[in-house]
Amino acid sequence: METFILSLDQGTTSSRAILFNHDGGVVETAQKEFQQYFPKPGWVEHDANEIWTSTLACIADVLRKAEVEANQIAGIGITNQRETTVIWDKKTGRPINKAIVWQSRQTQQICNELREQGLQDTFRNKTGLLLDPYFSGTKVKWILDNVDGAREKADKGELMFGTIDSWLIYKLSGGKEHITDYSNASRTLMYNIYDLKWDEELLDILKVPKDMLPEVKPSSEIYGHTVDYHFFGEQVPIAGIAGDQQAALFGQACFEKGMGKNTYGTGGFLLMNTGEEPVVSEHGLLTTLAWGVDGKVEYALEGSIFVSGSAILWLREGLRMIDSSPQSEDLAKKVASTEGVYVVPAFVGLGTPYWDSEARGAVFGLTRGTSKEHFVRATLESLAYQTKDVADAMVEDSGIELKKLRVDGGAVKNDFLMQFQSDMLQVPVERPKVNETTALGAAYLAGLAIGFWDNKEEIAAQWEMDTVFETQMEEAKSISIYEGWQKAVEAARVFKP
Ligand SMILES: Nc1ncnc2c1ncn2[C@@H]1O[C@H](COP(=O)(O)OP(=O)(O)O)[C@@H](O)[C@H]1O
Ligand SMILES: O=P(O)(O)OC[C@H](O)CO
Repeated sequence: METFILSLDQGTTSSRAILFNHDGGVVETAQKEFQQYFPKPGWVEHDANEIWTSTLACIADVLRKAEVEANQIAGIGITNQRETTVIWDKKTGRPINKAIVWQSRQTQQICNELREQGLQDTFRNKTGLLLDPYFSGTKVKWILDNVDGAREKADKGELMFGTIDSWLIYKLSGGKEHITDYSNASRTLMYNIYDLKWDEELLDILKVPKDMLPEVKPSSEIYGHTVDYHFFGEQVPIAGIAGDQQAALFGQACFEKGMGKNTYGTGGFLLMNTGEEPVVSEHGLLTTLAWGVDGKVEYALEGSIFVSGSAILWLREGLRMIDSSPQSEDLAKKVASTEGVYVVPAFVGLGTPYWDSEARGAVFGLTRGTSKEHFVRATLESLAYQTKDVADAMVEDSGIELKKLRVDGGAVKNDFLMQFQSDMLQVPVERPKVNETTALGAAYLAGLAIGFWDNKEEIAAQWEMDTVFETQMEEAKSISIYEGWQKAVEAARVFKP
């Protein structure tokens, strides 16, 4: 009987279930989009129950489409949108509020207050992160402070906090497991990435009771099993967990110090493996835990871009300029340039290297001759400029020269974007055969724990190239186009609504 690894990839806009075979190939996928809630400007929320039910539906769908029985699943890997915060009632297992999504700015005020108290360095020195609404800690505080009765319940030990991995495992295990892994814990602003512990001082500042936090585990081990009524009668080992960006780093087989990848999903995330040594950034990069595997933890440097593929979604859903995301490529290719138009998609502020949570989106360089094609092209180009901002910071901080960039995520199907990216960075951009690298990373983590794959060397040998985009633009031209972007960002940041 052939067996498979099931990877559950719970992203910002959709839940996915993907079956992988022993060659690391995708056997079948299932995907369900779910509702995004924008209750106030800058706020983004999800319904945690819908995240769970859409995940369950994907499991059923992928098994049915692949004609695979539940007992052919050797293990499950979980990977997830990180930082997004769920708090649920211990007794009922019901969330007490909407999940606050990583993109949400609703804890801006809390961050400002903590900064005014001079606590930026306290958080940064222990967590490798910044006092920005992006991370979970202030989201937990917000829910405890703002949801009726939440604080009292938390103090009585009646609530549980989790990022999406914890929430899904809690549900899949029938409420038995309350766990997370190093990579997810390192995004909460409450976890000390040097001591590998929930940090008492930070918990105290945020007034978060420690007993509502999940137990932090390595990223690859058998944590528990699915409860049979949620998995067609089978108790399948849940054996891998990683936040989606770290999972993609693993799925791209970036196992050696200095290897990195960039993902173009809802947001954009460039991560570089820095090995067992954490590197502290001077250019707004985050120091984060990559994973805990083989009895040791490894660190990564990360540049986070809040709006990447979601700018294309905005063209489709918000502006209705395009009918589908791939159409953006056709339109962009119809014009030779944007003729000086720049779109700065700072819809929820700017992440690395600016960390300006009050900045908002802007468009520059419009003329009477500006067409939809120019506008769409400028939006696509913004994904590449933001990546260059981050890549330059990474080179400065790590001292490692960028020789090429491995890419993945929804928007890498766009050949125009990939070519423009290579032109901006002036290095080759490598797109792998398996674009589902996030899911693959979680599958590898689970597979290693149960002996489906023997070691990282076996995994690294499975990485295969689809296309290399070699630089075509002259360096001088690339520099001058990029300088226009830098001016546009500067100008956008001046305007504070
Ligand atoms: N051909 C394309 N060109 C540009 N962007 C695309 C294309 N296809 C998908 N996208 C964008 O990729 C994003 C989805 O990527 P995905 O990796 O699935 O995201 P997530 O995991 O964050 O939900 C969407 O925002 C979508 O607009
Ligand atoms: O849903 P994605 O793929 O855009 O990833 C979201 C990140 O994990 C946020 O930190």
